[in-house]
Amino acid sequence: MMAIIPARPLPLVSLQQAGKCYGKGAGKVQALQEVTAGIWPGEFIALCGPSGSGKSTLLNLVGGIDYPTSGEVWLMGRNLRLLSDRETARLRAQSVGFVFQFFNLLPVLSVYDNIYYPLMLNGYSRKLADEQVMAMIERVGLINHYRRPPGELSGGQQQRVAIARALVKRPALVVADEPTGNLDMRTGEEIIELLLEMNAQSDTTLVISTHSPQLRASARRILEIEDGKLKDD
Ligand SMILES: Nc1ncnc2c1ncn2[C@@H]1O[C@H](COP(=O)(O)OP(=O)(O)OP(=O)(O)O)[C@@H](O)[C@H]1O
Repeated sequence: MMAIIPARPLPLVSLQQAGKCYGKGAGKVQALQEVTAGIWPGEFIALCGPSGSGKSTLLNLVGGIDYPTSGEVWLMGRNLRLLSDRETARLRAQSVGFVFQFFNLLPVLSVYDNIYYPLMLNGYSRKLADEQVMAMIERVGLINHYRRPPGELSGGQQQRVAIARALVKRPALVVADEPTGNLDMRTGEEIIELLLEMNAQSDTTLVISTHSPQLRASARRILEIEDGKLKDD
């Protein structure tokens, strides 16, 4: 009798000898060298390494914000090299949420509208999106603040808005670049708790670059990077 081997799910992201070089001639920087790795549904990955080792560069490739200068990146089963900028932007809008160290919120919009924004880009009317936006606001603990502009909130609260914005469209993948880097230790710990909770409660895969020992300790998988090379997985 033939054994039935359960199919392994496809990776959300597959990097195949992906490299990234900035600049030309004497100013050339090889920020990433032949990185091969897969990121699978449901994972919580900490990307660790010293300053300048290539963490942000790698995250930008993983999230489809940037392209490799050598090798291939496949996002949601699509080879980014074969997609137009517009197609990549659409794929990103549907499938990837981003969280940044300095929050990158839109200061002229309210907390509510910052969180609604990615749904708007995906064609949702305010009416259709309202329940989803309000549920997210509640989950990140900002129910008393959603009418305010983000500039009036503390750093930790602003990062909660950014996490809600990244997760509201229920993306397959969330990429976070040092999400606790601009927060004090206690607030950073709360944000890590929130990210862990979000990962546990949904199928969202999280890839987080960090210098935080707590985040490193909480991750189920650690990618170590040094001088643009993946050292350990
Ligand atoms: N846009 C750019 N143009 C030129 N060089 C760049 C650019 N972005 C990054 N680099 C260089 O690429 C290398 C890797 O940078 P990267 O920002 O990916 O490191 P990192 O590990 O995220 O650092 P940090 O922990 O300090 O944020 C560094 O040498 C950096 O100077």
